[in-house]
Amino acid sequence: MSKLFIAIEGPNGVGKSTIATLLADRLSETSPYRVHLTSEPTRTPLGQLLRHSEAVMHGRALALALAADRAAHLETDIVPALNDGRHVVTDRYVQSSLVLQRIDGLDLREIWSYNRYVLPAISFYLEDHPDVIAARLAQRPERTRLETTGSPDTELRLYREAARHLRRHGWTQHTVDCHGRTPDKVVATILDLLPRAD
Ligand SMILES: Nc1ncnc2c1ncn2[C@@H]1O[C@H](COP(=O)(O)OP(=O)(O)OP(=O)(O)O)[C@@H](O)[C@H]1O
Ligand SMILES: Cc1cn([C@H]2C[C@H](O)[C@@H](COP(=O)(O)O)O2)c(=O)[nH]c1=O
Repeated sequence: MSKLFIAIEGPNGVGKSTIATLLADRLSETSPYRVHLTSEPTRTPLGQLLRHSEAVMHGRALALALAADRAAHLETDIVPALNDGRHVVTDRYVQSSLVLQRIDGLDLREIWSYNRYVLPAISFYLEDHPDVIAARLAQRPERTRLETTGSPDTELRLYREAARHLRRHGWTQHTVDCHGRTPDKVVATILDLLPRAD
């Protein structure tokens, strides 16, 4: 049986990196299989270039470059890890594009057209109160262009629309309310929702 492919998604600052890292740790402790933790944009030269270009690359060009990074991510990293018998946890995946590239001016249909061949993941959408997320972002010394273009309210709304879109395409989707819950509690909820891998 193939191993689990899990995407952690949600607005900027909601806690994706914290939860993805902790989930990978807990999953390695509780499952007989190894876990591969990864993220998008990737740590490859293309992904790093995108992280550094986000301020100057916009709209369609950025969406296509992110989709290319994702296609290579699947081909050279995610699928080989799954075939090697590892679970994969990714911090951001297709949903990030279905939300952030909309904020950057594209419509859902165009973004999906660049991403529709990807391998579906079991997706967990982290949600918190917009004021909690905004307070965290306000503490950051620097904000990215897309963080300042959007807002927690807008991202939460667009993530719900992305979930509806992917549900229509047969993806398994879970929304996880993080409000007032420690990272340990959030991860325990996610572990309870995961199917058993034999
Ligand atoms: N459940 C939680 N309760 C309280 N604080 C949390 C929780 N989850 C994460 N945090 C804190 O929120 C801040 C943002 O977390 P993190 O960097 O993981 O968010 P992110 O969604 O990955 O952000 P970005 O989208 O910018 O990459 C960190 O200071 C982290 O410690
Ligand atoms: C996968 C993905 C990422 N982005 C943007 C959003 C952020 O500016 C960075 C990632 O930052 P993080 O704090 O390390 O999560 O990349 C995007 O616009 N669209 C995407 O699909």
